[in-house]
Amino acid sequence: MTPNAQVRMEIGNDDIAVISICNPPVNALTVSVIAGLKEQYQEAIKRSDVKAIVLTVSNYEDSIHLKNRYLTREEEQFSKFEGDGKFCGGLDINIVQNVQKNGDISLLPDASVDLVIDTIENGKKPSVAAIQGFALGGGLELAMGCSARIATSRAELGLPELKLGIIPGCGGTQRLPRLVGTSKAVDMLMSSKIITSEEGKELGLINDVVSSEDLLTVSRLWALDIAEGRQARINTLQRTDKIEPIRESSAILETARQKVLKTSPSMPHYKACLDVIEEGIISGGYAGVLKEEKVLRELILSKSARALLHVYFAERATSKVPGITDCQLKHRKIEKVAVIGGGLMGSGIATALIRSSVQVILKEIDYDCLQKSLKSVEVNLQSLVKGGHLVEEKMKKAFSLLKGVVDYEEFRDVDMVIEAVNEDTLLKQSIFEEIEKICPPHCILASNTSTIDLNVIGARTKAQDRIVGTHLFSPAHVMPLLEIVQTENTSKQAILDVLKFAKIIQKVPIVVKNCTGFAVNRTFFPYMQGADMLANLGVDVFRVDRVITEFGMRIGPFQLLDLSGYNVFLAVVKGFAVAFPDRSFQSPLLQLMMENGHTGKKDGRGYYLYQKGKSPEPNPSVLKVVEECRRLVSIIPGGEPISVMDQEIVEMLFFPVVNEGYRVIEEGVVQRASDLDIASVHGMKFPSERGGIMYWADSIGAEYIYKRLKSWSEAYGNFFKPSLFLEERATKGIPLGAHP
Ligand SMILES: C[C@H](O)CC(=O)SCCNC(=O)CCNC(=O)[C@H](O)C(C)(C)COP(=O)(O)OP(=O)(O)OC[C@H]1O[C@@H](n2cnc3c(N)ncnc32)[C@H](O)[C@@H]1OP(=O)(O)O
Repeated sequence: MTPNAQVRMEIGNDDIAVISICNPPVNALTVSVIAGLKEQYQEAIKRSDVKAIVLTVSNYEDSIHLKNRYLTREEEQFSKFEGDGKFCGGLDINIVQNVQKNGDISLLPDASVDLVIDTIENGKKPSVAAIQGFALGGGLELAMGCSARIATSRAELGLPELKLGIIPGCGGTQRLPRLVGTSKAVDMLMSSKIITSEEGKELGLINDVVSSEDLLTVSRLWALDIAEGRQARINTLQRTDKIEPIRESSAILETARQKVLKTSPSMPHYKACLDVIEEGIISGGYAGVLKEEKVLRELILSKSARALLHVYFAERATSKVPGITDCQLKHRKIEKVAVIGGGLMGSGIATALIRSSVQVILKEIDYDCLQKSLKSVEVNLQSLVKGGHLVEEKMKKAFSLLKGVVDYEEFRDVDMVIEAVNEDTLLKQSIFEEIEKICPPHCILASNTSTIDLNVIGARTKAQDRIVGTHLFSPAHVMPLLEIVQTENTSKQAILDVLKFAKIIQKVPIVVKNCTGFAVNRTFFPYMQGADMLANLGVDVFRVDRVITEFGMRIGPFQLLDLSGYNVFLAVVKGFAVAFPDRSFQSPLLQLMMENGHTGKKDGRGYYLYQKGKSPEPNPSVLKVVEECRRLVSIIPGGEPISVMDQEIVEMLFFPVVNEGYRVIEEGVVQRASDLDIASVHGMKFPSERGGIMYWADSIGAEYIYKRLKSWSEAYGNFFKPSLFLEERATKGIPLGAHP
């Protein structure tokens, strides 16, 4: 496409040039779009019949992408009134990937000074951005270069660059503080928060919020008013009125710096972004822009930016499943869902669904249990509001979509059932037998089991093709991962429907094959067993947790045990010992913990002591229990606690995970190594700046991992024994991420 085909200009009788970007699906700023914008702007500035410019997008409602999109009822409503145009999703992320692949920073186009400052902001004619859909990253930066911004009421705005390991590169670090103040800008940038245009108007980012029908008219009038002097032409980069005084701004930035140094020590771009903002506050907007550009160019090639970009692309790949999404099937809508069981998981699932505008029937066994479950959902919603993830008004609307029941009558017209009762095989079998009779024939029958074979759960039904695993992670309304489990009988249609459904409920899906523990628990179970092994080899449990959190995990394995409950873990140990007897490690540690009155967070005493309002403290009496366990298990070679460096602790916990991960790939449980990266980042909170478990393993290399596992297996047993697949890769020098 020539630049002009992607960026068009129309001049109206009002002497306003409307320049529109047309680069579906998200109007990303490619090199040719940037060139096209510059070309059309120069033309508009040159022409005598143009007084001002409106920057917008073409409305391509008929684009194939949008036609194929699965819209929620709310979105359909929205698209009817608002049109489907999307202002701009930012710089084309493929450019960033290319820069990293080739190590060539010159591939990054200069849009900051050349286009945004010299052409849009300081150009001879004023421009107004007419925003619909979203303006993100470079898209919002273009808009902030305009003299004013008019947006439709449902438009979304944000600078999410930090999520990608970089900082904004078209003046975002300078103009956002000048429009909304340092404090709000820091908050938006550090959290990559997306805000609505209404919020944007309150903050000063948006000048006016209008309906979709009025967007162009109002923007044209606004542009004309500026051109004819009825409205001031504002150069945002030169503004200082919204920024807090230097001292106050510096204090805000210093507080944020201390926070990110604590929470994201291995992500240099957070601190770099704050430094760039400060440069602009001290030395002026233009100096800030120059520093921003320089810092961005350095950061793009950093280790964490490469890893975070890998996570971005790996996440996008999870919803493209060969054999499912490429075989011309059309997804069906899932609008009404029944959830069976309102315990911790069931209430979390119901919360996740209603907050995404899905109608939910929540079934419990009696009214007492039902009341408790409904209360849990309410509390979950309130916690989302408190955390700023949901607005109060939406909470009420979400709650109105929930109906509690104690029988199956309402199941007659549901599109999907998600069973979330205890991990009791017989109970699940009888539930599936019953729902098959009452639910409509298209209804998907899903189980949230994390361990039980789906074929066994559905053994008493004839609906094997509609049975699917929908394994969410606790708390289900917060954790972003959805493991979709496919048996050999599950239809492609059912998987496709659940994949689309995942998008609606804002979960990241990974499609996996049926096996013990599926992909996520199976791969990560050796991590917990490795911790048990280390404790029994004489390594201090609190040191293990400290080293693992320093590596970047939110909490260590022993604290995780306290949170998830010992009984859950013990049940999983049993299942694994049966399924993988060759490499399962078992010790009586948890049993001894419980016998000594340490039962985890729920009772306030586990490996840690829990008191309301206080951080968990290591529980010193645990040490005696661990000592007793070591005596009983007696696996320490020579009887003396082993001596390990911190790095070795990390390796002894994560290399067995990598080892199992490759078995999972080899057996076809997942299709790609990158699916396990996403599973680790979103399911286990593996540090995203390390790119996920398999990406991290590849950065270390198969040979080293193999050698370490081999030597530990010789010293401490089969738990560490490297798989044949790993051995082959190590011997042949094949990267771990390469397709088997
Ligand atoms: C210099 C600057 O400061 C630097 C930057 O601007 S960096 C870029 C910052 N922008 C972002 O991070 C936005 C990332 N994208 C998103 O959040 C979402 O895609 C979105 C909100 C824009 C659109 O969401 P939605 O309508 O649900 O569409 P979605 O399915 O996600 O995207 C459609 C397609 O557009 C692609 N796309 C989205 N944003 C893109 C971008 N900035 N560049 C290239 N492609 C992009 C997606 O990869 C997807 O392609 P695929 O179908 O082949 O996977």
